[in-house]
Amino acid sequence: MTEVASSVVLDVLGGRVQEVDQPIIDYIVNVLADEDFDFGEEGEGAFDAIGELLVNVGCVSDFDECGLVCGKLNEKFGKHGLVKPKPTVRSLTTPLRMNDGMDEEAPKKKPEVTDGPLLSERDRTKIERKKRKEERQRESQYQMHLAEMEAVRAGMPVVCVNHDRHGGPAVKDIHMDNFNVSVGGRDLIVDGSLTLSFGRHYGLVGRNGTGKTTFLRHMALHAIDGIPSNCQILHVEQEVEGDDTTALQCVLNTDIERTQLLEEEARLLALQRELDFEETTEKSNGSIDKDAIAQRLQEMYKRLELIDAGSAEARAASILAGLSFSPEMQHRATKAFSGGWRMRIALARALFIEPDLLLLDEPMNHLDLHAVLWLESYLVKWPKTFIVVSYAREFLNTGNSFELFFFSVVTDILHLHGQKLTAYKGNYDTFERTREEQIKNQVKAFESNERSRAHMQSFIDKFRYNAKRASLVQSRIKALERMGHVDEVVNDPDYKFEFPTLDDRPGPPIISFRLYFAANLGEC
Ligand SMILES: Nc1ncnc2c1ncn2[C@@H]1O[C@H](COP(=O)(O)OP(=O)(O)OP(=O)(O)O)[C@@H](O)[C@H]1O
Repeated sequence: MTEVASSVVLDVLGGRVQEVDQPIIDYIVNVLADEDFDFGEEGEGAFDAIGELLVNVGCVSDFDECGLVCGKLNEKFGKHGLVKPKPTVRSLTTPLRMNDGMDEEAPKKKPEVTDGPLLSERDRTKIERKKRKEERQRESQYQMHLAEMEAVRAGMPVVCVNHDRHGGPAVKDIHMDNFNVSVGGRDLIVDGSLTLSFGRHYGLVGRNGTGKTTFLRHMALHAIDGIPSNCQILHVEQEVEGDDTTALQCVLNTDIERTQLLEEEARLLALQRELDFEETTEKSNGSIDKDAIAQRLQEMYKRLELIDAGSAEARAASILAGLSFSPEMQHRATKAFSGGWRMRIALARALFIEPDLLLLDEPMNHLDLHAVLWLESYLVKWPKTFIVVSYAREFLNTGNSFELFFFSVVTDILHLHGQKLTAYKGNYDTFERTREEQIKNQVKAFESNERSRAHMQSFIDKFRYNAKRASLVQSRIKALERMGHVDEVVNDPDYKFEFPTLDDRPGPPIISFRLYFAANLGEC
């Protein structure tokens, strides 16, 4: 029946219907096709019900034309047997009092307590105290959450250089389905689904406090279903501990196999020297097999060659140099560095390890301009998957040097918004354009829905107590229920602007690279 009604409506309204939003057309069809709808003798029922709407949305040029169109709709609906025969009108035996049952006073809404000038000083102090208590509770729940996470982390295997992955990655794509992330009872991601494709570089964006860091932590702890247990995930979050180890050695120590082989080699060589000395002094200890030592050394040299141990030091030094460590600094003990520099060492270790999935949380916060540019060019060529949280749009758009002109640091954007995680292909500019388009469409749909709802509601309000229009009002109420709501667009700016202190950052202060980015964008 609705299909026939729809074709009649489209036929009668003609070409102008193309300009009208679909929900409005659906509404018109539903009203007219409703089994209780009363067209009246010559279509005046239709005129009352949808006349104003037809004029407002431009289906007809004025109310005169509207009358004709409604007459035609009545005629055509009749021809197709869509108009129900009218029931005979019966008079009520007794008069109906419209205010029956309405004598009781409607329950009064409790006035809300607000921060307005009506509050007494005592009330305001009470509210402030309550707020502070809630904040303290939130903070302690958060600290408990962090402690739980730390305990899980302590029980996990250390992420280190894995030479068995040289034949290709053990883990390719990562599929995470129907997962939730919460902190201290607060939901940050609800029913999330995400596939991380191997080799793609993701930029994670979202307003402050939406849960980006917490999401990265959950992934690093394998606390999300779908992450393979053999997937090495490294979240660069904490600075390295300061001790006597040099910065360079601290990076090299992440290659545990190499370190152990070198230590064993040193031990065996010392033993060999000792045996040679005993031989010359005729104090030979026959129980130690010199041949076995030589054979073990041979095996070890083969393995060291295979894992490219010879180039490890140069690779580690080059990463440290990229992050602005001079040769002298590379040989300085980690305990001699400030927190910011030890954070760079943690970053250098992560880059050296090359885990299956690298998670970087605002890495630029700890870097000077030289290091930022170096990191960009390094990440462009990163062979595996990474996710980086960053508020610097330049970083999420392109590499800066000429050779990298055509490549982006990130290939995809993950947007955390309203407890949902959405993936967009392309860099930040592409994401922004797509999102703008989506928002525009959503605003349009919202406004159109609101217009239609308001129109229906005003009709219902106007004729609610009009016995003659009871069936029309009923059909309008049903249509309103069927129509549903389109979510209002919430303005959600993704940027925060930080003015960092110049504490322990070396080289040009960070403020200069912000200006550099601004100059690049022409936003000065
Ligand atoms: N120090 C804290 N005390 C209490 N709650 C916190 C604290 N830090 C974070 N939270 C809670 O965890 C939620 C998620 O924080 P998270 O750091 O993961 O968000 P984010 O998107 O990474 O924020 P930002 O961009 O500011 O780093 C916050 O909205 C807040 O409710």
